[in-house]
Amino acid sequence: MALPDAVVSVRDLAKRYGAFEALRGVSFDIHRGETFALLGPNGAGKSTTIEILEGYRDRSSGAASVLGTDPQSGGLEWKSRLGIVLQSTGEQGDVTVRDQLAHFASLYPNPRGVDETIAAVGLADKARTRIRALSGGQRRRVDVALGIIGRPELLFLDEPTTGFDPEARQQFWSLVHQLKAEGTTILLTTHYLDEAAQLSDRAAVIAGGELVAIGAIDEIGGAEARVPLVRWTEGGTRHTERTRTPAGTVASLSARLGAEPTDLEIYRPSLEDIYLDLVRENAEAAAAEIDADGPTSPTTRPSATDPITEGASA
Ligand SMILES: Nc1ncnc2c1ncn2[C@@H]1O[C@H](COP(=O)(O)OP(=O)(O)OP(=O)(O)O)[C@@H](O)[C@H]1O
Repeated sequence: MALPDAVVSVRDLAKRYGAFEALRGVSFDIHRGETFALLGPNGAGKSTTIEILEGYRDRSSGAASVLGTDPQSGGLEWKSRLGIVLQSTGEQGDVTVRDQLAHFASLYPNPRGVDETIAAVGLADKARTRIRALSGGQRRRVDVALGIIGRPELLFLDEPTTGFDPEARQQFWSLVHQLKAEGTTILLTTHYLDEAAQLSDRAAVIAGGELVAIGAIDEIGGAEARVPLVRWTEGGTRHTERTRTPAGTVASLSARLGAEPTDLEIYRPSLEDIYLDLVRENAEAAAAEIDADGPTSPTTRPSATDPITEGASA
């Protein structure tokens, strides 16, 4: 059942391209005002999921509700409440940044100010430059500006900072914090796990078309995955101990050695470590399933590294 404050609600979502199952029964909710990250390896099904939610793709089965509407039947009024930054930029235009934004602003009932939006994405000094004369990262900023110009209630950001230099990413993160403070609900996909950790309240990990984990950004994967590691070198060998009491471990290690442990390190697994473990476990489970079914099985489950037959129709 969908939660009452869910801006996005997805149940048992499936998408087939011919015989290939790109999504295999995905369910999640996104609450009003939260930033939700959809994480997963290339080909996991993230863009397919968000394109279904944006109304660009039809699902094969399952249920989806976005701002209270089935995205397959969302009209113009519904679309005007969404902001969309697609994965690849379509912006190669011969018009200036300002003209393009002014044009898009005119399509929305309550747009953000054009100059304010240009400044928010750090393009104030390029406002009168033609879009085709911008660098790749600058064009990506135009995409972000076009996504937020309509003051969306729900903003889809599909790998928004690809091609950004580190300073532009930091600026973008501030912008996302500001949008969030204004109450915008955000669905983010990114391959930068530090970005997901910085920006998101909750995350879901999707792999092989299935949801493999979901939870608060600092809890996803479970408490066990976050247990610190103490590492040191002894007798030429690197040792690693997982412990909830790293200070105690270091104290007894020092006492036993009677000296400072060599190359001592206390390490807390990062979101990236936890994510990589989740994806690896899923790929191993998928491989075991294929082994058990035998090589002639008609299974359509992809692994993160399987080559996929393209071009099948929906
Ligand atoms: N039109 C299509 N026809 C056939 N297969 C498709 C089509 N679109 C996507 N797929 C396949 O569906 C799977 C999921 O693709 P999707 O683009 O959703 O992945 P993703 O998680 O967004 O990946 P990335 O991180 O690379 O953007 C992939 O294996 C992809 O090849």
